[in-house]
Amino acid sequence: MSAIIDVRHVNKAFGGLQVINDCSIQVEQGSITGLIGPNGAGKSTLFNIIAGALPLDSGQIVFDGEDITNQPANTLFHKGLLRTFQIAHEFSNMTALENLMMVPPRQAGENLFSTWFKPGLVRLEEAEVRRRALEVIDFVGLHHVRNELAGNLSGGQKKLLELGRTMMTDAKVVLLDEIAAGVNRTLLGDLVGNIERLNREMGYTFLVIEHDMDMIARLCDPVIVLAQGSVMVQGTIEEIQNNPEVIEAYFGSPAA
Ligand SMILES: Nc1ncnc2c1ncn2[C@@H]1O[C@H](COP(=O)(O)OP(=O)(O)OP(=O)(O)O)[C@@H](O)[C@H]1O
Repeated sequence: MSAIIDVRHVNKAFGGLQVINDCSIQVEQGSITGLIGPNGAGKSTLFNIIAGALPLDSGQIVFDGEDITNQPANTLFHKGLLRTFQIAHEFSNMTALENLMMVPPRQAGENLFSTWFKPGLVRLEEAEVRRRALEVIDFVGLHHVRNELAGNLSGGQKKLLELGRTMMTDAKVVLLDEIAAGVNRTLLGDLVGNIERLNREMGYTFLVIEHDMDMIARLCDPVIVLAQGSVMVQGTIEEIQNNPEVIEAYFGSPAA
């Protein structure tokens, strides 16, 4: 396996606070890599930097062999690197199915061109987008609520819809930020199953920030522990759970 995301010696400070500190991580192609760490360790900040939502101070981010340092989220989206976002307020008055159909295709420019010059082709593409959206909504188990307004879905169903939105684009890497938060156990099982299937059957790579350790244990290998903005340790979940340094970082006292 080779690294599809290579974070090299990244630094980021907010005012006087060094939040990311000479941090280097590799996400192997085809892996579901977990990113955990105590509150304030810098996980979300690192995600925002990788996803193009926050500039770094120094260091480099390489995606699929290309230097993407400080490229905006929109550019990264077209390259196949994206993160799940909460359904935006303005989309909550659209149905679940329409939310999927709204996800822009990765080749937006071409479609704009064809809108002007090839109306027949556009109709064909719309039908194709709808067919794909119906496939995706089946896949994430939301067929029965496809015509409900997104704003009326449960918290867990919204998470499934967010995952579905990433599937409309043929992503290479998806960054999942605390997707288990507020999701009941049954839906969480669906979510985990879907992430595994996307990984196994469609070749998605995932980088997952998660506080839910059950979810990390079920999904992730390897697991990277971040503390004070740099990597404390990386390994399998068993290695992590038995590591005295990790136990101290989480609970404040060394293992007995
Ligand atoms: N925009 C910002 N301006 C100033 N400080 C910030 C900003 N964003 C984050 N921080 C600080 O950076 C540190 C790391 O925050 P971050 O959210 O990345 O941690 P985290 O590991 O994701 O934490 P949690 O698990 O609690 O979500 C915190 O001390 C936080 O207060």
